[in-house]
Amino acid sequence: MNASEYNETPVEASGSDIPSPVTLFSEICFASQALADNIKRCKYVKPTPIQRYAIPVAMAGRDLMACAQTGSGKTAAFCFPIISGILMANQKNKSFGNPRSIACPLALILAPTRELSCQIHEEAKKFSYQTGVKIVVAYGGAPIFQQLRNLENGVDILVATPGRLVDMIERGRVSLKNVKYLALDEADRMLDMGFEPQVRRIVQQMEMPPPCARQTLLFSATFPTEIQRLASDFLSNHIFLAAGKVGSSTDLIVQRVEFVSDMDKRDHLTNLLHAQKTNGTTGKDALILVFVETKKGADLLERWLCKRGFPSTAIHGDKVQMERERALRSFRNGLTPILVATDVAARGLDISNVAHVINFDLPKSIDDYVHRIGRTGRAGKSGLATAFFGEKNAPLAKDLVELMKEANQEIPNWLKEYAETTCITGNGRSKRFGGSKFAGYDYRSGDYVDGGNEDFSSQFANNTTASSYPYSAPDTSAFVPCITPVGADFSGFSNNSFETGSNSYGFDYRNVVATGWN
Ligand SMILES: Nc1ncnc2c1ncn2[C@@H]1O[C@H](COP(=O)(O)OP(=O)(O)OP(=O)(O)O)[C@@H](O)[C@H]1O
Repeated sequence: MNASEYNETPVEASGSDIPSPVTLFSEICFASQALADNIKRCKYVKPTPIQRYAIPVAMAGRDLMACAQTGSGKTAAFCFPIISGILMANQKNKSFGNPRSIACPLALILAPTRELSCQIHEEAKKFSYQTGVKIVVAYGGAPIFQQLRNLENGVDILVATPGRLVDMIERGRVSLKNVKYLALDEADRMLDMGFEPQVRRIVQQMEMPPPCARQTLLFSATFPTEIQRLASDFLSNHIFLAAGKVGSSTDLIVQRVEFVSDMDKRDHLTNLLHAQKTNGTTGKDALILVFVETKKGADLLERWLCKRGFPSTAIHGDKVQMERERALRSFRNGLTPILVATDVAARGLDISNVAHVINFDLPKSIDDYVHRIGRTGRAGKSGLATAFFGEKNAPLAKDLVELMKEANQEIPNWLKEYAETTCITGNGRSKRFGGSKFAGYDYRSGDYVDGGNEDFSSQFANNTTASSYPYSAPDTSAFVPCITPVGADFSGFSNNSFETGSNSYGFDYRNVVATGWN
């Protein structure tokens, strides 16, 4: 991780009695030296801003709602305190060894997709290496029997997707009665219309101890106000943290928006890919993730690309789990350096060397856009995101312009015009997040009108405390050296001016590489 990229990120904390942040991992009293050694083994030298604040808060036993940009280390921010807490209480679970026994995990981590659950499981295993803490993953689409067998060997931390967990509870194979730690990764997704009923059932109707008898940790890069309100049902006197602006994208990602009609999208995509290919910059070091709207669209585009000599694979919800895993594996190892995906790959996935995210079809919501482009520009590295914008994306224009402004991106004039002339205002980003001048927004600070010029700290004046790192406006030119070492040239970007109605930026896509990253 390029830690210096994150040092200036402002962190706002609100709530009562906020524990002090740390600057080094060595300041944190982890329950076991093994955990501290594992952090070193993972080459985590310094905590990221969200980790500096969130780890002390969670270690103090407080409930937490935390919002931090994609790729900023949220997984470790909830895993370290959970592992440490389990070790501290020395509450190793006694239920294993008996094949018919009910597994009673001490911690439950819920995530929205199978792939993300597996990734969290892998990370948590690294963090708990040689600590004795047992971690099991349970997700749908794979045979349940193997997962049940894994539970029989004992479980301290269960990482699960909601559907499979409910199935296991209903079969009488898992009980939540001993849960002391509940973490929801991608918490806003877990509480939106798709997942909320299932999550509510798990948390409120399936023996889970009530909020005051467990610790609840909610994390995401986006946190709409209405979802924050819903989430408060699960929390008790929580602390709210926002590293950077709630729902913002990192300025490590260079964002490009091109006007492309539906008819021209495929040709435009192949032009981009040809440009990268002629420079020899596709492959393991320059993975390209292409987002489309539909599962059928993903299959069709994958086939079309393969026929044109671009080794591609696709991932979406209609593929069986084995196919999904195979697709991800072949993308990760560069065998097929282009992955065509639906939103199933939009959240949480941490694949190094994704150099370029292309929104072939833009999503309807700006939050989905934030998560999608967040598959690049992770852990302090730079990345590129290109979006194909057409007439039908007009409702997104206002939110897109606002987001790009926040991330100090160059915005084409034609897009600004769309934003000004389109009546439909997308998700109403300004209202949801309190305007672009605010660093964070805890819904408990009350409703207010769009007040983009107000001082952020006044939002917390009554019953909350605010603390922050000094914020200096990010310098977008700073990213160039970190992505350029092997022949990459982004210089065309900053010198380029956009013309109204133009669909061409003269941007040199031949040089998009992920080399220079660790
Ligand atoms: N303190 C640290 N030092 C170095 N690397 C770190 C540190 N914390 C996390 N990382 C690495 O940063 C990458 C991104 O972390 P993680 O996947 O937790 O991000 P995230 O904030 O959860 O992103 P998303 O919002 O997309 O889910 C991972 O590869 C992780 O190993």
